[in-house]
Amino acid sequence: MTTSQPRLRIAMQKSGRLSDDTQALLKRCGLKLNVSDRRLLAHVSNMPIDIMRVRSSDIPGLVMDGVCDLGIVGDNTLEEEELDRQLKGNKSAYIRTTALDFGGCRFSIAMPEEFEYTGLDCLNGLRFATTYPQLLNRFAKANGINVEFCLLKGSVEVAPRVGLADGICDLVSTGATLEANGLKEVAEVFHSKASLIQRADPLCADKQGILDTLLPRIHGVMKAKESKYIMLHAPKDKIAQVSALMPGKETPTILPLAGRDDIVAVHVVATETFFWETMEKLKGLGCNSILVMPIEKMMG
Ligand SMILES: Nc1ncnc2c1ncn2[C@@H]1O[C@H](COP(=O)(O)OP(=O)(O)OP(=O)(O)O)[C@@H](O)[C@H]1O
Ligand SMILES: O=P(O)(O)OC[C@H]1O[C@H](OP(=O)(O)OP(=O)(O)O)[C@H](O)[C@@H]1O
Ligand SMILES: [Mg+2]
Repeated sequence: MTTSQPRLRIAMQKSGRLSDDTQALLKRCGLKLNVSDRRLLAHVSNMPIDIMRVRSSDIPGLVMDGVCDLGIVGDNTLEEEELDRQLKGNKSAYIRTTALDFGGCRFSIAMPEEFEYTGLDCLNGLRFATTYPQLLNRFAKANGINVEFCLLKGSVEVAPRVGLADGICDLVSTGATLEANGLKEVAEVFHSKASLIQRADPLCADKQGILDTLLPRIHGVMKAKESKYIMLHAPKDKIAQVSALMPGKETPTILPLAGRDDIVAVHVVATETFFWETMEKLKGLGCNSILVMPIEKMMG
């Protein structure tokens, strides 16, 4: 009898704000995924990994309970579940393995536009509609104010207008939803991003091996996203000035150009933003054919 190799189980949001970015990240890590709307446990065909597609609010619990080995979830959802479990005396341990570069938003208190906000004290005793009462409660306690809650899982911004609450505490990114509902942001409670989390108890050797392959790929994808490959032709006698203008700490590669003694090719991987102003300065030094290219993958 043969025993099959254990498969690493990763929980991701089925549909919503994090699902496209999560799926794109996994695909860029080389995972061949067959995701269709109805398939809730998707098999990765080229690695021993299964992707469990669930509501994002279920992900922290699935990882904390050890049902899934890894999960990709917003820090707001994660900390809300952790605080809630701690309050109830339930298991709440996990490892935050990697802070990811998507899902950025803030969890903020917002009041009707006409409300005269003079500081946190003026919110004392008011009632707030929110999806994340524990996060708001922690913030209120830390700031010495008492607030009441009204729990809404979505469309939180409607609450003040229909008399459900005095204000709201919800996720904001562009601020368009607040504006469309006559609300203004008055205080940031929590800054959130997506994180890769891992169950707290050690993985078996096989699963740890899969994770050891996956993690450098995730870091490589993130690093590649923020890096650019820069190529240009520079006058040979200006190499020192050109090199000094290059963003990042990498030493440029200098290559000869066939049949030219006066010009060289300069190549560099830039991990910092390469501004138009820098390109203009390089042009001023006599450089030309300046190319800035995206990088797909990076390692080492
Ligand atoms: N406007 C936004 N901009 C950026 N990130 C956001 C925004 N709204 C939510 N997020 C992040 O995406 C996560 C998922 O939000 P989304 O609205 O898709 O799902 P949900 O309704 O909160 O949860 P569920 O998947 O359980 O139904 C949030 O927990 C937060 O971390
Ligand atoms: O600042 P903005 O860019 O306008 O984004 C903020 C909105 O996005 C989220 O809701 P979502 O659109 O995910 O709907 P939901 O309430 O159904 O989850 C959040 O709960 C806000 O309502
Ligand atoms: Mg939402």
